Amino acid sequence: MVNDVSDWPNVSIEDTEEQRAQAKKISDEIDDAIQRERRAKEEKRPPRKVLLLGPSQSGKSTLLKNFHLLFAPKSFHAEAEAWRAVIHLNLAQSVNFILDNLSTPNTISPGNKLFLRQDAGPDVGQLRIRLSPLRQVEISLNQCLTVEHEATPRRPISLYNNILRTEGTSKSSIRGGSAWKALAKSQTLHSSIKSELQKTRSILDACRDDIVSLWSDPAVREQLKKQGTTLEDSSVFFLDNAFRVAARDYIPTADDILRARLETIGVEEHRIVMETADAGEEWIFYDIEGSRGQRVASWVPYFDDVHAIIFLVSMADFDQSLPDDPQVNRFADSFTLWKTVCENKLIAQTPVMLLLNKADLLQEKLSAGIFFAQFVKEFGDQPNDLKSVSKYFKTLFMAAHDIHSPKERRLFVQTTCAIDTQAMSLVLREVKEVILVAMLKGNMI
Ligand SMILES: Nc1nc2c(ncn2[C@@H]2O[C@H](COP(=O)(O)OP(=O)(O)OP(=O)(O)O)[C@@H](O)[C@H]2O)c(=O)[nH]1
Ligand SMILES: [Mg+2]
Repeated sequence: MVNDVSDWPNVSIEDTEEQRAQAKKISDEIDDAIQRERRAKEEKRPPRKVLLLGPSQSGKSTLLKNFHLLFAPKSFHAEAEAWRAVIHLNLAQSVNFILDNLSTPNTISPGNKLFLRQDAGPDVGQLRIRLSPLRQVEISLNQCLTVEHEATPRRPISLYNNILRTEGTSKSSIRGGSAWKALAKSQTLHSSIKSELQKTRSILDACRDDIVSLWSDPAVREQLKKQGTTLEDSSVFFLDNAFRVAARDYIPTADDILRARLETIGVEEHRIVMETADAGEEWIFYDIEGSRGQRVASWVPYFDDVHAIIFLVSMADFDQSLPDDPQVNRFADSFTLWKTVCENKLIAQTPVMLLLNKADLLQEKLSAGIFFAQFVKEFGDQPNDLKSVSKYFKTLFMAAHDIHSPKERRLFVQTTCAIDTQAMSLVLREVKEVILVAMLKGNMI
């Protein structure tokens, strides 16, 4: 038995209290850390997931670009280098396409005039020779944008079916996760690709006066018109801006990027980390190919997992048929597709937003004297103006939604022009709010 305090272990009462205080401090710190971690976990909400649906060329990828520009401008502009390559490809292909369409069989030998002309405009035969390096530009850019760094064969890009509205031969394609994405993150670029891109820029710069001469030649326009060759809107835009776009020091503007056309192939997943509002939050967009054979079956796997669906329709396609089925009118096709989406049980509870897009092109067509009722008989004798036609779209699509949806669901509808960044910023802020409110109501966040 120990009676003498001197035999006790060398621990004073003060020391024990100090130790206790120390232990409590450590314990409190641990508790705080656990709390902080828990709060951080709660604050780090899961990403918002949005599915973009609609027929081909309705503007799905353009809407996504707008969202990117508005909420993550730094990372949007960081992709400018890759977009420059796409825009240059657009331009080179448009020029090559025009030259191909101006030529008549057996007139390919150098110096041959493409057609006889009475005025003193530029010699198209000479232009054709001077612009021949653009063939190589097209091939090189095609490779840079589609060939993965591993040796997987890729479908080549051809924007021809986008350039020529009346024909549909091959597809323009950039695949999700392909070289296009690597190009968008230019710091990962192989030096050979960098030098190839430099070369194409030099060639375009050397050709720019000739591109302008070709495109501004009234006889060339007349010839294309006579043949019924109609250029796509985005091709016309880049040809109109060729002097600026082909310049050596060209940097794409946001407007240029919105106009650049790349057909989506399959499903592309885009992750956008917000910079301007709700900084740090992540939004995931599934941008889905809208061409026919790739539809609902490939969309269904995403239905389960998304917080909202944005469906886009082009209001300006009413006078066109599908490239792969000339019997089917594009307006009718969009409507059928819309009904299929509405009636799907898997998304009965998912908020759906309908954007009636390309209001500007619709306006242009109606002003040019194209009658909506000629293609959509049910429109009857209503005024052939933007207000009446867009109201018709809205009423028809809303009614179909209400009839075909398995459960009652609120529908957000808006007419849009996806190349108008200012107007789109208002629409997208609203779209974002609608999605967040719907998620809150459904306890999805
Ligand atoms: N004038 C005009 N052009 C638009 C509008 N919206 C999109 N575009 C253009 O239309 C073309 C097609 O748009 P995309 O966004 O690529 O269409 P998409 O729905 O993604 O098409 P897929 O990828 O084939 O399914 C692009 O050149 C866009 O710049 C619009 O409101 N007005
Ligand atoms: Mg697309």
